[in-house]
Amino acid sequence: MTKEDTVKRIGIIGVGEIGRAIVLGLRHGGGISPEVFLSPRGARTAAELSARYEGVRVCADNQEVVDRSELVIVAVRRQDRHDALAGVRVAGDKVVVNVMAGVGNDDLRRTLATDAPLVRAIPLPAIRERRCVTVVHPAHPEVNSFFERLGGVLPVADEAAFNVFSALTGTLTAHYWYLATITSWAAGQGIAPDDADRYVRGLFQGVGRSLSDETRSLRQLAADHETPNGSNERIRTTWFDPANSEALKKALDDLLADLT
Ligand SMILES: NC(=O)C1=CN([C@@H]2O[C@H](COP(=O)(O)OP(=O)(O)OC[C@H]3O[C@@H](n4cnc5c(N)ncnc54)[C@H](OP(=O)(O)O)[C@@H]3O)[C@@H](O)[C@H]2O)C=CC1
Repeated sequence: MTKEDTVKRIGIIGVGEIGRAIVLGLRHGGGISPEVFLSPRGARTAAELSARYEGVRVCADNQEVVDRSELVIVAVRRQDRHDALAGVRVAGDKVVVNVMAGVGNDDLRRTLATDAPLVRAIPLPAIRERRCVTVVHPAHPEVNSFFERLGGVLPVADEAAFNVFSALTGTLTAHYWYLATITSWAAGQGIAPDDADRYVRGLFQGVGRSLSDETRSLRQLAADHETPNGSNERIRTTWFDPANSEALKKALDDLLADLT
């Protein structure tokens, strides 16, 4: 990273879940951090962040956020983008980071009518602890180094590839739901719900830790946890059978088609 690639003033339009996570990530661990300019909405989170951190300010309107920043992150919901951005002028020397799922850069350029570089990005909530690898497109030196310091950056070649990663992020809550389902199954067998909950969390925290071992492929990790003809193999092959795998891939295909 060169000194020139380090932005000193960041703007965030839309201070909700992900906007907040980005600010926490920027301030995580102390050290030198850019100034942050927040949109007046969501007011409660913006007020909380500006009270908590030096150098984080709430602006009067979205135009002021853009005017004060070198790099502007658009983090409103897709359906709010026109309200948030119509009439906002973005000079060509700014960089705009678009984190809205399902909103392509062509769409955003029509709304903003600007020549400024537009970069799509998929930050995840773990960015608040700088533990998120953020997919971006197209690669841009300032945006790359911004996300690099927040846990890592993965630039991809085109929007088609970007959308595949975006579809992958749509599988997260199904994973939690899977855990909730097996927990309630155990409770249905007469186990105290708190005990079932505690046990399932412990079981899958171990899975989370083993994922950080990148020397073993995902299939290898599965094989290493499985005894031939044992219980894990049984559930994998009877429940996660080819029809179930196909149903999952079909759901992802459909999601990808909608994102494209
Ligand atoms: N949550 C996540 O993990 C991720 C979300 N994203 C994307 O980020 C975007 C935001 O998601 P998320 O943070 O979950 O949503 P939230 O609803 O938590 O936050 C959206 C924020 O946008 C604000 N907002 C609405 N209208 C305007 C406006 N006109 N001007 C400025 N701000 C406005 C809302 O303010 P108010 O409270 O006042 O209504 C709210 O604070 C989405 O497009 C989503 O696809 C991307 C990656 C991950």
